[in-house]
Amino acid sequence: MTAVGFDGVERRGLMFVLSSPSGAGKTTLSRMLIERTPGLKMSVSATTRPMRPGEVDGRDYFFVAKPKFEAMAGQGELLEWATVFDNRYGTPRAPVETALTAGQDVLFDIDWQGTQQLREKASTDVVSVFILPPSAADLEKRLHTRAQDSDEVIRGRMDRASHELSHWAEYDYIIVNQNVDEAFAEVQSILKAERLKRVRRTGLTEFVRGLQRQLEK
Ligand SMILES: Nc1ncnc2c1ncn2[C@@H]1O[C@H](COP(=O)(O)OP(=O)(O)OP(=O)(O)O)[C@@H](O)[C@H]1O
Ligand SMILES: Nc1nc2c(ncn2[C@@H]2O[C@H](COP(=O)(O)O)[C@@H](O)[C@H]2O)c(=O)[nH]1
Repeated sequence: MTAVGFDGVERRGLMFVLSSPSGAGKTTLSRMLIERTPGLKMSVSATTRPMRPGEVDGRDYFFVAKPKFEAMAGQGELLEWATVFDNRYGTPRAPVETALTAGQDVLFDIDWQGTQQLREKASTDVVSVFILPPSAADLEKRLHTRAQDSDEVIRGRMDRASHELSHWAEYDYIIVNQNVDEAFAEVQSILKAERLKRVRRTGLTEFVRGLQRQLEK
């Protein structure tokens, strides 16, 4: 799990997690982060939920039937998994381990249950961000504007939102996504700062020793 920072100092790769009630903006912010952040790879989850219009298998999710999902979970192929809105969602283990080994950080768009499981497995390498909507009315409007779920599904997600919100205090950082560009700048600055954290920068001792050798010549 060693990455090299842009300053050439080795560091441990990190698992950057975004969670929120459905519709608060995780997918939007994740896409912006992936497009604009070198060294960051998206974890593509497996799910049993039906594909939405415009979604692509293998890009947005791996869409699988329930028996296949159960087999993946049973064979230890998932790093974490949970039931969300009556569907199963889980993180395939191999691509995450490959990315971290190759020195990349990994971005997760997962719920609080999955975040708890990742924390149990690798707490020091997990950085978690909870995204809040500015208001309940905004949340509902966003779900309708996205226009990808039926009214019944949207009602179900609004009904679950308060319970999802109740996990906010388990997260390292909290962002209110009012203006998407501002929220993006905030998420980006969290990632930048976390990449510089001393505890992750395993190459610092050697780097500083090298500086000292130069100074003492
Ligand atoms: N700051 C914002 N202002 C207005 N609309 C926004 C903002 N952020 C995101 N949206 C819009 O809200 C809708 C929901 O956003 P998004 O799909 O990113 O939410 P999500 O948290 O990933 O939801 P889910 O958990 O259901 O996948 C989208 O149509 C998106 O374009
Ligand atoms: N624990 C996990 N939660 C996941 C995963 N992939 C997505 N999710 C969460 O599910 C809901 C609903 O997503 P949607 O795409 O159907 O709107 C949302 O909160 C996601 O964060 C996962 O692999 N594990």
